[in-house]
Amino acid sequence: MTAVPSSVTVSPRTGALHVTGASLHLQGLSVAYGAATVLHDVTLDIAPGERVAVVGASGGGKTTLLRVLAGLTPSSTGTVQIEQAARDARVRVMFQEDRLLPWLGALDNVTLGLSRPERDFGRRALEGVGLGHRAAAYPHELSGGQRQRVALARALAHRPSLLLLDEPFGALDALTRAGMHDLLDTLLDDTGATALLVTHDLDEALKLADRVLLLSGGHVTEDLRVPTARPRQRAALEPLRVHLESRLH
Ligand SMILES: Nc1ncnc2c1ncn2[C@@H]1O[C@H](COP(=O)(O)OP(=O)(O)OP(=O)(O)O)[C@@H](O)[C@H]1O
Repeated sequence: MTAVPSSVTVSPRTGALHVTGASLHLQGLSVAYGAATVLHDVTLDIAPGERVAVVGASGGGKTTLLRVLAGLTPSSTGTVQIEQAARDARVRVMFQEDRLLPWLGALDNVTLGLSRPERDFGRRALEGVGLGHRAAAYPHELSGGQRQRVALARALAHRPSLLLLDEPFGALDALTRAGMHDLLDTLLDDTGATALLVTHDLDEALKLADRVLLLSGGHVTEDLRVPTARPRQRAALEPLRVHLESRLH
């Protein structure tokens, strides 16, 4: 197990999930579906533990980028290097749909695929998302927000060094989504995972990320650092939001 650096303050519940985040190096990455090139010559470095949001108009290539990093879509040209500190480090993906198995309870969904010694990480992750008391509940007995919390716990229970999130809160109402932002903010701090978040929500990107990439027509047209410390107040982010908004339209 990766040791927890002494400088990191972690919650006793989720501290055991701490990992060294992966670093990513993309060089001249292009992806084509048949004759259509949807990512053009993307070159990008992401540091361990960094949180990067990817925003942009529909069809800009955001999900394609995420799928290449997840190993679900092959690149056409260029290289993708994911450097991980531990040999058994993992990449996990969380989608907009919870993708829970309806015939399994919350904890069984979270621990599915974990080895016996790793099961405890599942319990801690479920506690970390505030659902330790609903371990036996089936997905249909949980609200949409609770199901997404179980899906987040399932991703974190694998102690990923890289967490890929594809519009994970897109189907939730605004209030539930705001709660999920606070939760994810805390859990990413606790776990140290490098995170890439695809989102349509600029406020979400600016609240959670260290960097915001704007992907337009398959090109990275902005790579903005978010200078304010987290947790962030919406007002402080307004100039960045206005800037990104103007680049989106
Ligand atoms: N499997 C596929 N086969 C062919 N074309 C695809 C495939 N997946 C995506 N595309 C096309 O690639 C382009 C980029 O799609 P992608 O899903 O990466 O964009 P996106 O920025 O995530 O869009 P959205 O915000 O709408 O989810 C789109 O034109 C889409 O139609």
